[in-house]
Amino acid sequence: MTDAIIVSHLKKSFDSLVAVNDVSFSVKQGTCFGLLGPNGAGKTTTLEMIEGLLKPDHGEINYPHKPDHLNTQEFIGIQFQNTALQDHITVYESLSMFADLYSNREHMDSLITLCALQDYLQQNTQKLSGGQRQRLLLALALIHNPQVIYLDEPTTGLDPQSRRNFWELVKKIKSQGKTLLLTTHYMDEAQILCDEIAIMDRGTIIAQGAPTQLLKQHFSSNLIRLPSTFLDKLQTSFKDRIDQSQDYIELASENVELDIQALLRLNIPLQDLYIHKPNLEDLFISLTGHQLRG
Ligand SMILES: Nc1ncnc2c1ncn2[C@@H]1O[C@H](COP(=O)(O)OP(=O)(O)OP(=O)(O)O)[C@@H](O)[C@H]1O
Repeated sequence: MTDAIIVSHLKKSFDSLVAVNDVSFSVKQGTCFGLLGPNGAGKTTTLEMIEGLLKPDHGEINYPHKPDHLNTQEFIGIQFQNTALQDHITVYESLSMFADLYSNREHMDSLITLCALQDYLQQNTQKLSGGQRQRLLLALALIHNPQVIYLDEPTTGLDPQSRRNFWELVKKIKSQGKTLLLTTHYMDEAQILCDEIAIMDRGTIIAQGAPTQLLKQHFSSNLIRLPSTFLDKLQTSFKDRIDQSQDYIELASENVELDIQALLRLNIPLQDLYIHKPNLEDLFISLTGHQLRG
């Protein structure tokens, strides 16, 4: 697989605030890459520089497969975090208007089906639900058949079912061989959709790779979660394996059976105990010492 997007040494400051500090990564063709991080990490600033909407102080973006006859804006499609849709027009009129901008109505029918908009074509765009609106915005981003698509926090504010529907849509677009780059602060979204991720915190990338590979690299054990009221009891036997950066305790466990027996010997009740495999959220906390959402 060859690179579809190459981002090199991006930097951006706003007065004294360094929002993005030397960010580099590349995205393989036909894959989905996720930029993850908490609010203010620098995801949107990075994305806006890549999209050509914000001038970097330093660094560059290259598209090795962009044909010479296309300019960058014709080669990429962008779904913004907040797009203002024109008042008093229908979904169909909105799609037609965007298609006419590119003198290209060729993809409208297939996009309507892909984005499941067929039942809402005559609906006023202001009356769409959150999920329907996001699907319309994605269809508008795809109207000129771009090969690289940028999605800025596409499922923020959606209900769980709409988020899942949107994920299915993203998977279908990827299966067409297109390259996607999305920002999100939902770790489950990244784990499900992304072939590779970069976790950002305070303007820099603190970890990068395939989600499963990153988890393997950083965790060799399961985690046993317990209420923090048991901290004193756990200190003696498990001192080196407990983490209390939350309002609960996480115990790293290589052998869950043995650890449960030890907890029972300490008279710790099991009903409040939760055993789980570490996920990207745990990785973020272990890398930064703070939670993803404040
Ligand atoms: N135009 C601007 N002027 C001044 N500061 C800005 C500007 N845009 C972003 N920032 C600051 O830069 C930092 C990074 O912001 P950015 O929006 O890139 O973060 P983010 O990771 O996308 O966060 P969110 O998840 O909330 O969108 C923040 O501290 C933000 O306040």
